[in-house]
This record gives sequence, structure tokens and C-alpha cells, in this order.
Amino acid sequence: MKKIAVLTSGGDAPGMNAAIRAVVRLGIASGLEVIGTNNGYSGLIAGEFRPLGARDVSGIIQSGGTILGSSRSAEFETESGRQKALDNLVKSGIEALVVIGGNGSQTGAHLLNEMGFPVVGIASTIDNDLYGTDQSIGVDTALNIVLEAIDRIKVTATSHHRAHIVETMGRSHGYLALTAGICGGAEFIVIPEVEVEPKQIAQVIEETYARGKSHCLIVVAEGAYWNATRLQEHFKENASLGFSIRTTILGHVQRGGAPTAFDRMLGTRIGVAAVKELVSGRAGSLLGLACGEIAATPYADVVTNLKKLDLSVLDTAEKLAR
Ligand SMILES: Nc1ncnc2c1ncn2[C@@H]1O[C@H](COP(=O)(O)OP(=O)(O)O)[C@@H](O)[C@H]1O
Ligand SMILES: O=P(O)(O)OC[C@H]1O[C@](O)(COP(=O)(O)O)[C@@H](O)[C@@H]1O
Ligand SMILES: [Mg+2]
Repeated sequence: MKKIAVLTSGGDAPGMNAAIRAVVRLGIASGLEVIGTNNGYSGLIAGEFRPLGARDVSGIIQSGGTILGSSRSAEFETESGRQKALDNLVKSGIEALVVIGGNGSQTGAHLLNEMGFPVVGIASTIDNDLYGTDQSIGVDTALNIVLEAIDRIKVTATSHHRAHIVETMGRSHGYLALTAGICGGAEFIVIPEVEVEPKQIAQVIEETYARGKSHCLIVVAEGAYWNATRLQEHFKENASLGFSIRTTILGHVQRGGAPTAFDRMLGTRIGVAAVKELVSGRAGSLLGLACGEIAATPYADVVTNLKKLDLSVLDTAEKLAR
């Protein structure tokens, strides 16, 4: 193998740049030419390739985002779109592809690999919803950003004896909300995996005040039915509840941070493993973290399994916040 390409796809995640740097530098050290694809699968379909040298990845390990750009490409979800991408790779003499991205991106990567083109994946999404890795690149940084916000919100909530709803990202997975809720001492956590009714939340708030607390923090995942917007509307229309409530939706601020040491290390380790996988002639798998080690999981397993969330901690979290 002489020439490989790398791309970043889906929502950007802090630590993607560390992974790009590792792929480029270890690729070059292994005698490979490394090509960067701009803007994820959109760039692959448009044939937007550029050679990446060691200097092109200087000074990026400490930066959030991705120097390659990212996208969500509806065209790549079609067979004709993937065929265009494959034709561009072959035409450019590229022999293998590294896909840095989340569950959607890795599903696309699997389909490309099934078309006979060697692909390896690097687990990267702040949602931590990707099967085949204990933790994806970007999760640790996003969590720390959420926690900084929660700690600050708690200060003002306490001063004003308020209940405060904080919404985290998490399209359909509650990992960020659950973990941030535990670490931030939330009195109640709302995640897509567990159904709740607003009256349960109202009851928790009332009980929290009755126990002598001067704030009540509710952390909700954006993907839950009762997200911050719905809860805010619901409580506004039921103002007779007798408590004052405020809402903060954290949004994209969670994704744009400088990567923590953990995410720089994770990006570096998985990037190195991806190059080693290709150099050894293997492909068709996702590289991620399993019990502290970097491990490869076949794409066939990655795309047919859902990442599980440990729901037992939800109950414990609420007990610990009493
Ligand atoms: N089922 C699929 N088949 C082919 N490509 C897909 C599929 N799902 C997602 N993709 C591609 O991966 C891109 C990124 O996926 P998305 O779910 O938005 O982000 P992430 O990879 O971060 O989860 C999509 O825009 C699309 O191009
Ligand atoms: O940046 P966008 O396109 O608005 O997408 C927002 C979504 O991306 C995420 O931040 C990350 O999701 P993915 O890793 O699946 O791309 C979700 O938490 C959120 O729902
Ligand atoms: Mg995803």
C-alpha cells in the first residue's frame, strides 16, 4: 500500500485533529502518501483531495474542530453517491480510506468497504453512541464543557433558590446528560432511553425544596421527548406550581472546545492504530477503546449493534443527589 486518504464526517468532535495528525505523521513514517479529503463524504463525492505533509498538521493537536472540514451528506446515503466517491478514490490512486466520525459516518464507511474498497474507522462523536468503543473522541472534552456550565448555573440557581433545567446534546443517546448529571450533582436527569412525565419532575423539585436545598438542577438530553423547550413550555403554562424555573440550552458550545489531554491522547492512539491496521493489510473495522486498550471491531458488528447505556446509574444518581 502506497497511498491512503483520511476524512472527518458528521458532527465535529474535539480530538479529531489529534487523530488526523497521527494518521498523517505515522502514515508518512510508514512510507505512505497521505491525502486529506475536504468536508467529509461531500468532498469525497466532489473529489476534493489534497496531499497532507508533516507540516500541514503542525500546531493542530490543541485545536477543537477539524482542519479538514466536515459535512452531513445526503448524497452519500445513496448508492450512486457512494459509487461517485469510490470512482474518485480509485481515479486518484488512493488505496485505502480512514473515516473519522460517529455512528452515521461509520455506517457509510461500512457500505463503502462492502463495495470492495478498504476502509478503517476512528470512533469520533460527542454523543458516545457508537458501538465498538467504550468512549469516542470528543466525549471527554464535551463533558467537561457541560460540567463547567452546570457548576456556574448551580451558583446562580442557589442564590435565587431556583430550579434550573440544563439541556445537553445527545441526538438519541443519553450518555452526555447522564454523565454530566451525575458529575454535576443533578437532582433529576432526563434521557431519551427512559420515559418521564413532567409531573415527576415537578414532584422532585418540590421534594428538593422540602429537604432544605436551595436549588434544583434538572439535566435533560436534547433527544428526550421532554427536552428543555417542551419542559419550559409545560411549566410556563402550569405556573401555579409555586417554584421559579429557568432554562439553559447549551447547544454547540459543547462541541467547539479545545480537546482535553484525554481526547488528544485518544485521537493520537486511535490514529496510530488505524495506520497500523492498514499497513498490516487489514480493513473493514472500527478502531476504538475497549477496557483501556485500542481494539478493532468488525464493521458488521458495529452497524448491527446499538451502544448500551448503563441505566442502573440513573437511579443511583438520584439517590446521591438527595
Ligand atoms: N445509513 C447510511 N448509509 C450511508 N451513509 C450514511 C448513513 N448514515 C449516515 N451516513 C453518512 O454519514 C454522514 C454523517 O452521519 P451523521 O449521522 O450525520 O454523523 P455521525 O457520523 O457523527 O453520527 C451522513 O451525512 C451520511 O453522509
Ligand atoms: O451540528 P448539527 O448538524 O446541528 O447537529 C447537531 C447534532 O450533532 C451532535 O452534536 C453530534 O452528533 P453526531 O456525532 O451524530 O454528528 C448531536 O449531539 C446533535 O444532535
Ligand atoms: Mg451520530
